[in-house]
Amino acid sequence: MEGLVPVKSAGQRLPVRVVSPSLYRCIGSVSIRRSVSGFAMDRRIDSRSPSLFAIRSQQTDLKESLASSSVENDLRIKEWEVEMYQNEIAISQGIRIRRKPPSKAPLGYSGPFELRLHDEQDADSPSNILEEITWYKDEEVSRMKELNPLEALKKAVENAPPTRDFVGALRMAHQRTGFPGLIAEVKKASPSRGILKENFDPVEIAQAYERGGAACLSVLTDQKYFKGGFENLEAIRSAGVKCPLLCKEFVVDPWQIYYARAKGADAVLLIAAVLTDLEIAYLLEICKKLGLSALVEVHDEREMGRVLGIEGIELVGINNRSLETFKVDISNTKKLLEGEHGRQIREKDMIVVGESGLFTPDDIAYVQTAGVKAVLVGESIVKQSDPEKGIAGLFGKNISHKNRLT
Ligand SMILES: O=P(O)(O)OC[C@@H](O)[C@@H](O)c1c[nH]c2ccccc12
Repeated sequence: MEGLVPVKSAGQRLPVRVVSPSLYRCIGSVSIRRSVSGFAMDRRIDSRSPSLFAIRSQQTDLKESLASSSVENDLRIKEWEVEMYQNEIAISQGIRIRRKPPSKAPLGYSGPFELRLHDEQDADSPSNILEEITWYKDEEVSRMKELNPLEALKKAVENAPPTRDFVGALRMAHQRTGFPGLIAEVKKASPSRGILKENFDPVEIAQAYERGGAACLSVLTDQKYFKGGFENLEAIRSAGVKCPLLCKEFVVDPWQIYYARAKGADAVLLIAAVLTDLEIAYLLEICKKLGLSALVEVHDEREMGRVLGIEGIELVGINNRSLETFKVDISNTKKLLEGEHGRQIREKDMIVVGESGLFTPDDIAYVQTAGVKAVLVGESIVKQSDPEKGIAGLFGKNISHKNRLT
């Protein structure tokens, strides 16, 4: 596959070899100073000490600053071009979510992207909630990185206890109960449904889910839109909950995977509506290296087709809710599992997770017949005053470990 090579560390020379369908071909090299679509690891600030400058003559200063401003501008142009090429690749894969608010071409830029720019109306406001969250994440991650540099996280990850087998737990629960394995979501609120539970105690809910027979738990860590937090993930893990934990985040940067692992996650979510094929492949490699499972989420046939073309995916989630329009339709799971896609999934023995909008035993039976071996459920069980009983209500049967199911 040809495309943009994800950057492993800031300050390095980044080989750029991009072939986009609109015939732009660029082979060159760019020195990356700041995050490019989140895939450069950190931001570096010029480390020259101001006192060094003070002892230089004014004349030298002036010359230098003129030279460096043109170098800076060249750099900005290169960075901008890289962003544009990345956008081109995303568009060619049918990705509508723009990863950052589009920036204007830097001063002095003349090149193939200029015409396109003039078309853009309202370019700097997000076109839907997923795009808004994605733009916000980019800023949030930059701030969080400054507080928790990757090098420190890597050390924390080295000393972390081993991850639990997320996929194995789902397969076992499916065998044990005859129902799809349950990923029960610890979810306080969402942009589409507002507050789901007022007196929200994440540890209590997690423990009730485990008693009720959940195979795995999903913990929302986004604060701004879902009122979640990494502290919930940590608290649930340290309370001794045994179910493997999915960190439910909007991942736009490899740093977030290290962070999730350091906070006790066993799996992370990767959303195909936001990430290019190459980014998914790269993030999967990182997950593998850290012993994490990845749940790769799709919402339409195009995304399903893309994901089936990427090596090494074990878990695919079909979201019945569009993150762009909030529309929920559980027949989406059935639609995406029909025909050639369904055949490939069975052939590869992938686990499909039916996600969102599941409320009744009939809903569970419907997605199970469609071919899922796992389900991801939040609202219908978190809202119950007793989430343990909520699980029995959802399946129409007590699926807890204590209960003999056969
Ligand atoms: O509360 P519900 O309708 O049962 O949905 C749970 C889960 O599928 C949903 O929260 C979800 C699925 N994919 C996401 C991606 C981001 C945030 C949230 C989600």
